[in-house]
Amino acid sequence: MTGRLTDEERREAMASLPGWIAVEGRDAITRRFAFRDFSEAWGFMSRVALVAEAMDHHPEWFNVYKTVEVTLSTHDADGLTAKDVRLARAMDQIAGI
Ligand SMILES: C[C@H](O)[C@H](O)[C@H]1CNC2=NC(N)=NC(=O)C2=N1
Repeated sequence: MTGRLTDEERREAMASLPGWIAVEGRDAITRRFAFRDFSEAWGFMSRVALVAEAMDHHPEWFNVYKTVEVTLSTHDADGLTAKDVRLARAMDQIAGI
C-alpha cells in the first residue's frame, strides 16, 4: 500500500499543485473546478472517472450545475499519498489547467 506523504513530500506536492488546498482537520486536499456549463462539468467527471477507475483511486466529489468540488485522500492510508497527487495532476490536465 502507498504510504502517507512525509512533511517534505507534502510541501513539494502542494507547491506543485496551485489551486489545491489542504482540508482543515483532515489529511486531504481539495479544489473547486468551474466550467462553462453542466455539459462541460459532466464531461470532465466522465473523463476523470475513467482515469480514477484505471488507477483504482477514487475522488470524493460534489457537482452542482457547472462546478465540481473535489476532495482527495487515500482511505486505505487514512491520509494523503502519492496517488492523490497523481490524481490531482490528472484532474488539472483534464480540466485544461
Ligand atoms: C479495494 C480497493 O482497492 C480500495 O478500496 C481502493 C479503491 N479506491 C480508493 N480511493 C481512494 N481515494 N482511497 C482509497 O484508499 C481507495 N482504495
